[in-house]
Amino acid sequence: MCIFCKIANKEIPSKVVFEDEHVIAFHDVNPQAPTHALVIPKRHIAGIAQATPEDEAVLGRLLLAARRVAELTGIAESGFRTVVNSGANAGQTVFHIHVHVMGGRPMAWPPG
Ligand SMILES: CCNC(=O)OC[C@H]1O[C@@H](n2cnc3c(=O)[nH]c(N)nc32)[C@H](O)[C@@H]1O
Repeated sequence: MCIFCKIANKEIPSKVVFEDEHVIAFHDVNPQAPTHALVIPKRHIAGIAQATPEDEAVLGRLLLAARRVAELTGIAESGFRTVVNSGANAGQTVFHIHVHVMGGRPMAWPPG
């Protein structure tokens, strides 16, 4: 089973920020900003490149959960970066779709 599926069903521990029936958000184990959390659907979707019209609702839930994570972690006002990496060139290393929610410092643009 994929590592994020294990986190979603609490088989391995994580620092949960927010959870509901469909999504779970938890702090990244290797934070790249003062706040760095991940929002994932509980149902396994490998990435945007594998998403289908049936995933439409949960994809929307991910971004609304990102807003909630930003508010809960205190970065909504100052600003936050939401990133979804798709495939090898993007640096995706866990093939269970996840939205990075990062903030607490100014973010550079363009991303590297
Ligand atoms: C370029 C990033 N591309 C990507 O695919 O991000 C995957 C993200 O998931 C993070 N991560 C991996 N394993 C775990 C884990 O067991 N627990 C937690 N809490 N985070 C994890 C990793 O640090 C990375 O930021």
